[in-house]
Amino acid sequence: MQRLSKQCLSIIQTRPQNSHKGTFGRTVLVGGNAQFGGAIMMSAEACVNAGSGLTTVMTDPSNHPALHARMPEAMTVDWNDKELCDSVLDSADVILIGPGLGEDKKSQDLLSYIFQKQKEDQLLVIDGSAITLFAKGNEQLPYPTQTIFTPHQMEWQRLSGVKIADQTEENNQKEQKKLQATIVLKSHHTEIYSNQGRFQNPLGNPGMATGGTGDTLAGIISGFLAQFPDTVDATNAAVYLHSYIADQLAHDNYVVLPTKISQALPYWMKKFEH
Ligand SMILES: NC(=O)C1=CN([C@@H]2O[C@H](COP(=O)(O)OP(=O)(O)OC[C@H]3O[C@@H](n4cnc5c(N)ncnc54)[C@H](O)[C@@H]3O)[C@@H](O)[C@H]2O)[C@@H](O)CC1
Ligand SMILES: Nc1ncnc2c1ncn2[C@@H]1O[C@H](COP(=O)(O)OP(=O)(O)O)[C@@H](O)[C@H]1O
Ligand SMILES: [Mg+2]
Repeated sequence: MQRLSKQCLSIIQTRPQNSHKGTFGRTVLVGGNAQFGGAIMMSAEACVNAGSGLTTVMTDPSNHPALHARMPEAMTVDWNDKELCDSVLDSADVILIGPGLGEDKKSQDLLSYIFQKQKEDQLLVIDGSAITLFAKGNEQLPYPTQTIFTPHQMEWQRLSGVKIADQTEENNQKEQKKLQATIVLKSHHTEIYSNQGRFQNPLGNPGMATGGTGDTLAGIISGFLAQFPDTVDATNAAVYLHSYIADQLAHDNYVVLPTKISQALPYWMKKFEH
C-alpha cells in the first residue's frame, strides 16, 4: 500500500486568471433530514471552503434558514421539490449523498432517485446513511467506476460483509474489486482502495474522533472532485489535507472541531498551492 505524502497536494494549482465559478465545478450535496441537519451543513461548509465553484444543498426545508445563516455561499433546494431537484442535478459535476440522510423510507426513496438521475459523466460520492441504506438494499450502482464510497469501519462491514476485525488489505481489496468503486475506508489510518491502486494516509489524530469529521471529509472530497480532473488524485489529496489540518489544530486543541478543519482549508490550500 502506497503511503500518501505532501506530494499528493501538488494537484492544488494556481488558478487561471481567465476563469469563472463554473470553472471550479458544480457540486450538489443531498442529506440532512430534520434530525441530522448539521451533517449536511458540515459537508457544505467543507465543500465551499475546499473551493467548489458552486455548491447546492438538497435537504429538508427545516435546515434552510440555519444553512443560509451559517453558509450563505451554499444554495439550498427543498428535497421535496422534484422539478427543482431535477434541474439542479442535471447540471452537477459531483453529487454527494448520505451525510445526515437518515435511514427511513424517504431516505431510501432519495437514494433511489439519485441513482436514477446520475449521468455517466457525473461523479457520485456515497457517505453515511446512504452507505448503510445501499448495503441493506438490492439496487445496483448506476456507474460503479464513477462512484466513491466513504465508509467508516462499521459502514464498510455493512457494505462489504467483512467484519471490522477482518478488514485486511487483502480482504478490502477483494471487496473493492467486486464493487469497482473507489473506497475511502476511514479509521485512525484511513486507506483508499481503487482500481488505480491502494493508498494509506499516515496522518490523523484522536482529536478527530467526533461527530461531523466524516461529513466534513465527504464535503472536501466532493469539492476536490469538482475541481481536479483525476478522481483518485483528488480523493487522496482530500484525505491527506483533511488530516494534515486536523493535526495542526490538534497541537492546541484537545478535540478538533470539524468546522475548524473546514475554516482552515483556504489558508492551507494557499500554502500548498503549486
Ligand atoms: N451533527 C450531525 O447531524 C451528525 C450526523 N451524523 C450522521 O449520522 C448518521 C449515522 O452515522 P453514524 O456514523 O453516527 O452511525 P452508524 O450507525 O452508521 O455507525 C456508528 C456506530 O457504529 C459504531 N462503530 C463501531 N466501530 C466503529 C468504527 N470503527 N467507526 C465508526 N463507528 C463505529 C459506533 O459506536 C456507532 O454506534 C449519518 O448519516 C451521519 O452523517 C454523524 O455524522 C454525526 C454528526
Ligand atoms: N482516532 C482517530 N485518529 C484519526 N482519525 C480519526 C480517529 N477517529 C476518527 N477519525 C476520523 O474521523 C472521521 C470519522 O468519520 P465518520 O465516523 O463518518 O464521522 P461522522 O460523525 O462525520 O459521520 C474519519 O475521517 C476518521 O478517519
Ligand atoms: Mg460518517
